[in-house]
Amino acid sequence: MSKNNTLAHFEPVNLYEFEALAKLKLPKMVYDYYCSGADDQYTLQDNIEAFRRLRLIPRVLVDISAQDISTTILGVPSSFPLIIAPTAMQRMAHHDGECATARAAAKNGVIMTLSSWSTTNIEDVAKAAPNAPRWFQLYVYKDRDVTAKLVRRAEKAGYLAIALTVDTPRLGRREADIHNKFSLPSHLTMANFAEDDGREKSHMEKSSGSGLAAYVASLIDRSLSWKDIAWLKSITRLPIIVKGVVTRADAEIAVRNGVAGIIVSNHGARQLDTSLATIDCLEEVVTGAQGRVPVFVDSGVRRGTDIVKSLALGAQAVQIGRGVLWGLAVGGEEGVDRVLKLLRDEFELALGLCGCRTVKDIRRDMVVRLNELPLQKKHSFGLAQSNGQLHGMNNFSNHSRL
Ligand SMILES: Cc1cc2nc3c(=O)[nH]c(=O)nc-3n(C[C@H](O)[C@H](O)[C@H](O)COP(=O)(O)O)c2cc1C
Ligand SMILES: CCCCC(=O)C(=O)O
Repeated sequence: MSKNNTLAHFEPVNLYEFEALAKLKLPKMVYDYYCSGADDQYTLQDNIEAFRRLRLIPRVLVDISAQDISTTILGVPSSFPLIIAPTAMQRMAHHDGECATARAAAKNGVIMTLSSWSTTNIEDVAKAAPNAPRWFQLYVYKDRDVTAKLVRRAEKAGYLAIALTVDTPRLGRREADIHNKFSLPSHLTMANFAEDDGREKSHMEKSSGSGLAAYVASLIDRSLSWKDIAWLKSITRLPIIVKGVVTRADAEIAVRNGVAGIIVSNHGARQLDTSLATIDCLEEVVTGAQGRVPVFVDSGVRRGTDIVKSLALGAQAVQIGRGVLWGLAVGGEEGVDRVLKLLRDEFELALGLCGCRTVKDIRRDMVVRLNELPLQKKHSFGLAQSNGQLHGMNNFSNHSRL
């Protein structure tokens, strides 16, 4: 670890400590943009608290001397069930920005998703870590030619899937960005858009409020609807994953429209405040997906135990957004590497302590919601006393000592 690196002086041991260090390093406007949720930030808080309301139920005396935490995501091996979520404008966190993230992802054997609004372009990120698996996140511009060009470039540069973000027809109201008059620092650009796409796409003009809100309002296509999945499929052979589904009904429509995967996401609570925490929506979406496509989840994942809980509720992998930004801000590629290793170690430990050797051993009955504990609500959830034992759904009777 390099000497003049913050990491050399204080070694963060969890994502919260990475955030605290990042806050010290970043300009206020940038930290505020990265950390904020929409409006009163109820969902921001709930994304974390909902994971805490879920408790784990371990089994013991299982031989975990040879753990294997690897998995496969849409046919691609992953060292553990985590994908890097797309986050915009990473060079505000560190001058190496998206390239540092790509290299750390490659080193750790996980998929990185590049944002449409990266500050390094599609091709340069691909070159930073050739042969590493990457997805491309798509925002659909009113100008469909510009959108199609982005998709073609991602395909040509070897990205493996398109993550179509569906929760952002308009930008959520992030009040700190309004106060700070957030805009992209002038030495950076939205690097996927050259001047010939129109200067307004590659630059974010200063505005009287959030420059990002103004950018989205003028350029992003609010008319985007389910019929556009067919349009997208007509212009690319890449699998399409919808990012931002939170209901069973939408999951069913997504499957009918031939998507290859669904990401349960509330955009890190940056869009619709007071919407449910995503971990509380996950099972509904899994039901809607009918086992026909993989379901992923993000928003609020901060711990290895959160990954175990997500898999127990039916996700194939989680995504993390802010955690990577904090690592990037603290130590560039090395910081992201450290964040990924931390989460991997936490996940492996939690999995082993739950009595699981592999991700396939994770079961639904390993998690319970605090308000569904049988001893607190004896008469709910089909629980009944019999032979002095509690019998409930989810095989909870196996855990009557609780
Ligand atoms: C600063 C920031 C920028 C983001 N930019 C994008 C983006 O460009 N495209 C997108 O689909 N989602 C974007 N997201 C949402 C993330 O992909 C992801 O859904 C969210 O960060 C997950 O929550 P977490 O930060 O609690 O892990 C962004 C999130 C943050 C915090
Ligand atoms: C349209 C949103 C742009 C980046 C983003 O997704 C975010 O700031 O949350």
